Amino acid sequence: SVSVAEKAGTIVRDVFNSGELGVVEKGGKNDLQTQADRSAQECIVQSLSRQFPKVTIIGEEEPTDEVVDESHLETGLSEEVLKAVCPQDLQAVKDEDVVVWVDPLDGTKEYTEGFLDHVTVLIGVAVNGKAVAGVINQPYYNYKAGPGATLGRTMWGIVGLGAFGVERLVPPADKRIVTTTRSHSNKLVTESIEAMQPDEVLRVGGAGHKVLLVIEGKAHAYVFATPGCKKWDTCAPEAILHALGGKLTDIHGNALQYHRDVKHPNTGGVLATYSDHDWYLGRMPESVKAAVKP
Ligand SMILES: Nc1ncnc2c1ncn2[C@@H]1O[C@H](COP(=O)(O)O)[C@@H](OP(=O)(O)O)[C@H]1O
Ligand SMILES: [Mg+2]
Ligand SMILES: [Mg+2]
Ligand SMILES: [Mg+2]
Repeated sequence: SVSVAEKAGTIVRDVFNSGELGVVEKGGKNDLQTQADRSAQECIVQSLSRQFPKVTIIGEEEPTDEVVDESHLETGLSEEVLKAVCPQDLQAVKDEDVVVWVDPLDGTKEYTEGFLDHVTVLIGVAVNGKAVAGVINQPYYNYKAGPGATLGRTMWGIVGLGAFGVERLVPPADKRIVTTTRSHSNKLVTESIEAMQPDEVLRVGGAGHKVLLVIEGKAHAYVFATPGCKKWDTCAPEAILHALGGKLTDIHGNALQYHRDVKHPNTGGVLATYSDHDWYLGRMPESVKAAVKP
């Protein structure tokens, strides 16, 4: 999944450079799909399913009936990952017990508007309904740093092993910074954010991007108290956050489930923090909790 996510990230950049985004409205102007979503999904689902035919793979986008572009496939394996030792409790897992949740492009709305660093490719691995491993590729990491900088990065982690390609940084202690959606806000989102009495609110795109802000200390919490986010948005980021000691739950404090037959929406919303998780849960207004049921 690490090498596959990297390949998908190059596809995301290639489509943007081609200038032909091929935007389709799936469910209104805020629920878009581009050629990059379609091609990156093809890359990930085809590459993984050919190598691991017994694994269940669930992607955000509907499969198209187009002929598979073989140049989109990745069969290489990451040396860095192969060197790691799988945690004891995952060594006996069978292919049939694995569910992979794929978000080929998280932050599509922002991608079409040029907020390129909000975009990530997410591949989450679940076993027995739990997010146990994740890969995040951020294709436009460093794109504002000038032509000399290396563009893009890949982060991965396994619960019980740790995370690589990303480092936990501590946020400022003298203020509270909360991050939430930029393009899918509503009254519940606004009310819950206000209840957290933030000094600063970062309204940015992408679930993967927002969890990265929490991991890297740019925000104390990611608060999204409404349905809308799906399992493929949270599986990979949750696994990496958990591998680093953070916490991602719904807004009631329940763990998210990732079984193959689970309903796709995270109907109970999303709360991700590094510390003081219970404090955020406690400040969640009763009216919001009543409206956002798991
Ligand atoms: N009301 C809604 N309808 C459809 N998708 C939503 C949604 N609210 C959130 N999402 C999805 O959740 C992800 C994170 O949302 P946001 O960037 O607003 O925080 C995005 O994933 P995609 O970009 O992969 O579709 C977005 O589409
Ligand atoms: Mg989408
Ligand atoms: Mg998404
Ligand atoms: Mg997506």
